[in-house]
Amino acid sequence: MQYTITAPQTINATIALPASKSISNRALIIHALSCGDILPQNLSVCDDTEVIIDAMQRRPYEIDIKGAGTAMRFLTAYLAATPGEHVLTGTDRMKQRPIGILVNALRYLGADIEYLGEEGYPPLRIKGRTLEGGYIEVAGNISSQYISALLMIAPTLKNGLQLRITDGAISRPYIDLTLWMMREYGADADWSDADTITVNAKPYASRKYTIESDWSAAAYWYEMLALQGNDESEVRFKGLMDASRQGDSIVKYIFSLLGVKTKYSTVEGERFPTVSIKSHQCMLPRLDYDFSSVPDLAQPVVVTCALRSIPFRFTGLATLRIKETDRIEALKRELRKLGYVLRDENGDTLVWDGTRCEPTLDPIDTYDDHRMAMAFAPAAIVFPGLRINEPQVVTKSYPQYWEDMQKAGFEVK
Ligand SMILES: O=C(O)C1=C[C@@H](OP(=O)(O)O)[C@@H](O)[C@H](O)C1
Ligand SMILES: C=C(OP(=O)(O)O)C(=O)O
Repeated sequence: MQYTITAPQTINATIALPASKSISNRALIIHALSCGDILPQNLSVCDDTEVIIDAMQRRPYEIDIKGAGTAMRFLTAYLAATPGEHVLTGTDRMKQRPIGILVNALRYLGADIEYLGEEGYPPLRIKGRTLEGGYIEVAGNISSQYISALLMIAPTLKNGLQLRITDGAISRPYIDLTLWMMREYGADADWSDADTITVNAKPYASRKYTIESDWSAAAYWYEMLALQGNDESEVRFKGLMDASRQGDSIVKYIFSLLGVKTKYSTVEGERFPTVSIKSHQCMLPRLDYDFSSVPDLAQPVVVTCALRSIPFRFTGLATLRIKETDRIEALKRELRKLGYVLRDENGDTLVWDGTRCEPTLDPIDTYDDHRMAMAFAPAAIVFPGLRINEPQVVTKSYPQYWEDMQKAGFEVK
């Protein structure tokens, strides 16, 4: 499948963003551990959440989580600490995404987990049993999802958990999001020093929980306004919070440097404010930024900067190589089609110094990566008639993305 995209002169729309998949997936795991009967409300309908809902409802022997990293990591810990035997598997790409750090940590706590393919990678056979808990050290430089997975089961362990993070903690706001949600469900869990988290053995309390919209999904709308730069354009969102616990809510600061301002207006009696974003003329002449806390924002910011001719040096990108695809290679390859020559350094840095080449305008490949499709679609503002291959990949986190673009006046066919 391929879409051809043409942008409107002005964008003026109210967008119902999808619910956050990170919050949905945590809520589902914690809800299951709390043995509650009130399912979290406003769950995301994206692929990555549906695989967890399906696994929890049907409990098949073989659970296929497809391409969902959070589902793979969160369910590994959940199944290891819950009675029953399961095989946990996913897409071919998932079988290349490492899980050894989490499996080693769980085995250290007494879990029975076996690799069915390559050592250190899915698929896994997991025989659930009661785990003791205690003190554990876990490397935090590959994926924060291992730590979130261990933390979420921690209140149910006999001795709770004291978890020390070694080698630095990337994606740290996701760890804080996990701790915050655990506390929302009654857990006693917090940082006890700069790199140690203590979780006491105290059962979760069942409660009603409503999922906030997804700040990561808002990033593509910021990108559209930054690329368009038209003062008349405005996008409004509902369901986002100002003081959100989602690390990606920092998108509003990053894009304030790239010509998009954010305004909140509270409506009496409504739980969430309306968030409005508008273009303004003020842009930085160049941007240096460390993405190690917010890796999912890298693609929309990289595409925006290149297309607005803002040279950049972005660090903290090492983990982009082990996500849905090698995002560093994918960004370099696809931006070259549009005439921008990026280089990577030290495995974790992406640099654009303004070097250009002749654009081929070949269709953009998406590499089974929702964020490649969503980050390149706004490029149609600069390159009318841009073609995107396999656009259906957006269902991983934002199934309504193309319909929302149409609603905002883009022609998508
Ligand atoms: O915990 C989460 O919900 C997530 C953590 C991040 O992964 P890493 O910790 O692997 O960087 C992020 O990229 C992913 O989209 C969602
Ligand atoms: C990296 C992502 O997801 P996951 O690791 O959960 O597959 C993402 O959504 O960008």
